[in-house]
Amino acid sequence: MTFSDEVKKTFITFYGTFVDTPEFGSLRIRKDTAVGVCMDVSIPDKFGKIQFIVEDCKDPLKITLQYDSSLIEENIQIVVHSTNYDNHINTFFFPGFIDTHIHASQYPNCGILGNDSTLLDWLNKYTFPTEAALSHLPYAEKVYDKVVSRTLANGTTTATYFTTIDLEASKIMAKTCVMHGQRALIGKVCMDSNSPDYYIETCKESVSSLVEFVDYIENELCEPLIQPIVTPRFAPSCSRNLMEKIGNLAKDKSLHIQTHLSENFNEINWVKELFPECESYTDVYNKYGLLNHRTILAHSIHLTAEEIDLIKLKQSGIAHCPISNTSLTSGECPIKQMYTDGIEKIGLGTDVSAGYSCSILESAKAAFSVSRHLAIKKENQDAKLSVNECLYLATMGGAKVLDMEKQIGSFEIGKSFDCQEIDLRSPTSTIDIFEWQVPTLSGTKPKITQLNKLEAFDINDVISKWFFNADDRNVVKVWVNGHNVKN
Ligand SMILES: Nc1nc2[nH]cnc2c(=O)[nH]1
Ligand SMILES: [Zn+2]
Repeated sequence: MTFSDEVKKTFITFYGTFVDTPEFGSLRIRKDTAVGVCMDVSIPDKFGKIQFIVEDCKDPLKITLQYDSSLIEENIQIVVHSTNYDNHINTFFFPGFIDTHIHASQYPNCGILGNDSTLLDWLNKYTFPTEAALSHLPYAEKVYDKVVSRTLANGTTTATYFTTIDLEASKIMAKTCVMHGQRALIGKVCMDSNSPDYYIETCKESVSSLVEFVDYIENELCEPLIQPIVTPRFAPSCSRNLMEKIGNLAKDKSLHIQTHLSENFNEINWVKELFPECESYTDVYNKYGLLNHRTILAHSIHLTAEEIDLIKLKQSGIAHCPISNTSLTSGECPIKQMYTDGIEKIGLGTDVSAGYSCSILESAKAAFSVSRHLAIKKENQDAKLSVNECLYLATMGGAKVLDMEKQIGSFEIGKSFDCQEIDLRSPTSTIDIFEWQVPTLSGTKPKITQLNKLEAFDINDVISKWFFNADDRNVVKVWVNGHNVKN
């Protein structure tokens, strides 16, 4: 374990400014707030979870002792923002990001795409060879260690990973997430059709290695932060038999399912040819038992109205991967329209390595940009996503997609403390923000009032500056389930 000595305390109270997005489009700011987290291993139901939230608090220790009179001071840790500049809001706690779609095994290709690549040729040329190479376990160890530490450094506290078809390498990925303390859903990839000879399984092999992987995570690893997820790569690489069998396994064991849907027009046409008995691409997953409220559908760009209705009916979630969709010229997913159509389970995915960045903040900026391009193209301002909506997708939206909205995604009593501390003026920060641009903790306006422009600055502007100008250098600390996993 690499956790700091904070875990020796049985209670931690975090104190400062808390920012989150509990509803689509809202931004909640709670200043001078104490958030108490139980870290007593003898109370597993409460461990790592938020026990109280007290706003306008002057003395976090006093509040903690009042909350539980059996606590003694030595067992309590008070964590205040690492830095506090002249009482200005430069530092705040924000919920950890949730990456609803990332291929850990493709991390070596991050930033390598090929100029002319589109989905199907990119898979054959770049992706399958890279994934196949990870059956060499020393490679797998290196790649998985790097991708988990890099996503954590970017504030991702929960990630939904694809690995490869290799069972042993997939186990390494699960162990790596435990070692780093990241919350993760990990999917050993299943594929028995239309794949290269060097990277394919039989249906029987695919099912048996999946069963073994699930058993390994549930009965050997036994880490509550790690869950297996059933992962048929996409309809073209799965036989009907395989989809039915692993769909049944997911149902019997109440497991999540992840796959790709409607990403690229050639792919969609191929699915039509391969599954003529199905009404649509989405209907393939429905017919073969893979579509339910725990299913995560990556991309879902070119859906028909009937497919949208089916996804709504089945309450499946969508992983929007805007960097990938732009890079592979797959298309512009109409997220705002989907919301209007009643799909509320939408989160963000980096889709490394079709996406070139493992940062969810970068994906959120790309979601913002893609929505603006749609607004231009459709001459419809309603297509635009706001900063707050993009931040929601990066946190609460992702939690809903994973069917984990009662556990993560915002700061609420009973939720796990999954959090990143943001510092706009961290030593390596590249954000230029001037002292008169930052409101004080007490809410006092900047002193120079003769310039109307400066009057306008408030905490929303600070958050906006963070959104557009920040990167991992502004993520100074990260916690998962109350554990400090990045210092
Ligand atoms: N973006 C993306 N789409 C896929 N469709 C099937 N496999 C993949 C993959 O690895 N990445
Ligand atoms: Zn993908």
